[in-house]
Amino acid sequence: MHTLGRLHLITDTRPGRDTLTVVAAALRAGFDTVQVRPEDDVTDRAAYELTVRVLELCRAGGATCLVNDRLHVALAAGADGGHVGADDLPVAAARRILGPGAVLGATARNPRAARQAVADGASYLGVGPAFATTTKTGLPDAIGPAGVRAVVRAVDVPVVAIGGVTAARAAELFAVGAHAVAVVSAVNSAVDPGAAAAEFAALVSR
Ligand SMILES: Cc1ncc(COP(=O)(O)OP(=O)(O)O)c(N)n1
Ligand SMILES: Cc1nc(C(=O)O)sc1CCOP(=O)(O)O
Ligand SMILES: [Mg+2]
Repeated sequence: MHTLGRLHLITDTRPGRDTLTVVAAALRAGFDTVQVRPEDDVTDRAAYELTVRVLELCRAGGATCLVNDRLHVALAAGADGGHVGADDLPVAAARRILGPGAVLGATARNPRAARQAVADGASYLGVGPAFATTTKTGLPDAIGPAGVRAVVRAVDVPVVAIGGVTAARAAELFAVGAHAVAVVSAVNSAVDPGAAAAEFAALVSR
């Protein structure tokens, strides 16, 4: 039985980003999960090579390594699991590919979708956007802490709140029952990613 971490760093692989340096700093500060999320135009080869390097950092730091969308990359690299959403493989198919012991996250934006994803084999749910974000386009309106709480109440798997999460706002999400938060810009775009990550770590170490 895998115990899911409470602080998920999602990689930022846009040009000009020093992805691995940020991952290392976040892990040192106390992040316990890294989701490798290559941009869509990144080749499988590059996604695999990035995952292998992130996985090395995660193993050294005792953290969980997940791969977004590309489950074959997760399997090939030996990562702990993957995350799928509405445009990816269906949750049940993802579970068949990853096997029964893997961590499998699924995006769910409301209680009905959440219950279905769990029935299909998700071991955690990514729920959002909690707040407005510019990191991903095409998202629906923010669901806020109340929307996160509605999903928390509907399922018995960990809920990972995502979207516009900052250290200042994370406490609101934990307060409504989110098990974890997942962040891109709050750490990757910070002037000092290690210091930004430490602000999150302080919230969960109390
Ligand atoms: C923890 C977490 N929650 C939600 C998502 C979003 O997944 P998806 O809807 O498939 O969108 P992309 O990230 O693939 O663009 C996530 N990655 N992680
Ligand atoms: C990748 C992603 N998925 C979301 C969802 O709601 O499904 S929000 C999001 C981007 C999160 O980035 P940031 O922490 O910079 O807001
Ligand atoms: Mg996806």
